[in-house]
Amino acid sequence: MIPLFVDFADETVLVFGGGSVGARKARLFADEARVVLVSPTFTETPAAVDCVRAAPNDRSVGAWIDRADPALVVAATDDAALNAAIADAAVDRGVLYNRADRRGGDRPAASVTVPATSTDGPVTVAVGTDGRAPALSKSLREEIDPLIDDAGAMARLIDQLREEWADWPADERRSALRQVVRSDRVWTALGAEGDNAQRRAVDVIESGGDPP
Ligand SMILES: C[C@@]1(CC(=O)O)c2cc3[nH]c(cc4nc(cc5[nH]c(cc(n2)[C@H]1CCC(=O)O)[C@@](C)(CC(=O)O)[C@@H]5CCC(=O)O)C(CC(=O)O)=C4CCC(=O)O)c(CCC(=O)O)c3CC(=O)O
Ligand SMILES: NC(=O)C1=CN([C@@H]2O[C@H](COP(=O)(O)OP(=O)(O)OC[C@H]3O[C@@H](n4cnc5c(N)ncnc54)[C@H](O)[C@@H]3O)[C@@H](O)[C@H]2O)C=CC1
Repeated sequence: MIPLFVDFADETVLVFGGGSVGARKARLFADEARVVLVSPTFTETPAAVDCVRAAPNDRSVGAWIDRADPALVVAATDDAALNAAIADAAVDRGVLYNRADRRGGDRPAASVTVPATSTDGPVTVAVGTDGRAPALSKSLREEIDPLIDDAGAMARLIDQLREEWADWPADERRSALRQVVRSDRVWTALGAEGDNAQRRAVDVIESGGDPP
């Protein structure tokens, strides 16, 4: 399994199945994509999700995909035969799909799994187990959540410094950026209100790194 990051901004994700699993996936993708959730019943109707009450069958799912023109189709109904037909229709159209009712093992590249995801600003950590132990993915994700507090602010700081130091010799810039991401003083400044992390980063570099 090779994780890749996909930008779904301005794309559509089409989810079949309005139970708790379909709703969870719909909420996740609605953070950036337009999401259409199709189901005869809904356990919840998440905000920012276009919920359509309908019960497509294996012969009509293709037409739903054609109409929505999605970048990803999620099959999360409680009907395994229908989920299989949704997957086939997605493959026929060259569209990625996610089947919520399948475990790990061999799968075509068009079949993707949804990892447990921890985010802080632009920083994303994804955990997967090749579909073998999703409860483990979830509990590792819960442990990672607090570990990446302030990582989003660090990513934004590094982004600024890369620009500011763009005309430095590449090896000096690389080494300075490495020192900044490893500096306890900079991490502390990021977490402290009123402290200036950028000033702190420059101090760290000018003084040759954190004290040992
Ligand atoms: C293959 C995959 C396909 C996919 O959905 O993409 C899949 C498949 C299945 N999950 C099942 C069960 C559970 N799934 C969870 C939780 C999550 N499942 C997620 C992903 C994935 N689940 C993909 C693999 C990811 C990986 O590689 O690890 C997470 C990470 C992401 C998300 O869904 O958002 C999300 C945590 C989100 C978070 O909190 O961060 C829990 C825990 C709980 O509910 O507390 C349970 C109950 C415990 C158990 O049963 O193990 C079942 C059996 C269903 C049944 O019994 O009918 C199947 C089907 C099967 O295995 O046959
Ligand atoms: N990937 C994961 O994390 C997990 C996956 N699962 C699997 O995912 C499936 C769904 O789980 P839950 O949401 O808990 O089930 P659920 O039974 O609560 O929801 C199923 C939904 O599918 C809808 N549905 C039925 N026929 C449909 C049709 N023709 N078109 C569109 N929607 C239709 C139902 O109205 C219902 O809203 C289960 O079959 C289970 O195998 C279950 C738990 C976790």
